[in-house]
Amino acid sequence: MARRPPIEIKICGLTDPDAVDAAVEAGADWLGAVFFAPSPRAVTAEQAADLFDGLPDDVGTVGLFVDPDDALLDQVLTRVRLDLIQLHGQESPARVDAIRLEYGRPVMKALGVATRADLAAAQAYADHADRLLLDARPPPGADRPGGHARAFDWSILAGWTAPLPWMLAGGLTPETVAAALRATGAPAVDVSSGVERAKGVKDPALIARFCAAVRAAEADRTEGDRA
Ligand SMILES: O=C(O)c1ccccc1N[C@@H]1O[C@H](COP(=O)(O)O)[C@@H](O)[C@H]1O
Repeated sequence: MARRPPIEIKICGLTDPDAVDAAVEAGADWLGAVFFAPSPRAVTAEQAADLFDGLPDDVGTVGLFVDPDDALLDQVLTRVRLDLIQLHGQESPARVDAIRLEYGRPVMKALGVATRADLAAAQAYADHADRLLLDARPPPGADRPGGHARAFDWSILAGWTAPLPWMLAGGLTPETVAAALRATGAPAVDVSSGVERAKGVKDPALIARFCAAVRAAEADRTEGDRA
């Protein structure tokens, strides 16, 4: 088997410089900021610009939006270095196309999944988005579509062929991420709640543990591929 690329790690919902430093130090590939006011992790464009200022070039930055209008995208994208736009709402394939065209950034479309039937939605974005993110569906009545520390049943991904590069999200923690990677073969993982000491408050030690757990799982995967 050809050697698989390193597993990409995204730490999302960053709000403070210590957590940003911890994520960079621990080898995260992507750092995410949430531009959705109801989130306990929401930041302003100015706060995100400060957080992401001076990051190494090989660390990518992600802006998470939920059904954003152009005014919000304009406001953020003119101020903040963003390498990837994450759309976590009900954005249609046509809206994804429009955002890609208008802002010239790759787009990662998040899909809420609970059953295998939900994976069919991925195909609809195959020619429109650059990446997909699979997340658990939010609990009924939730005020936001993600960031609830909820995992979905990873076994629904058995035999699934992703139409685009994708990330696994939803309730991952330093304790569960290795099992999630074994169960899904995900090429990338995204975490928010699982590296927090309180809702919206990142914990540098948990960020370090999460990244170390991914790298250990990656080493096991490489060993398994060789055997
Ligand atoms: O983090 C939020 O508050 C949030 C708000 C709106 C949409 C998505 C949000 N978070 C994203 O949800 C997934 C899973 O998060 P968790 O690890 O289960 O907390 C991840 O992409 C978050 O960035």
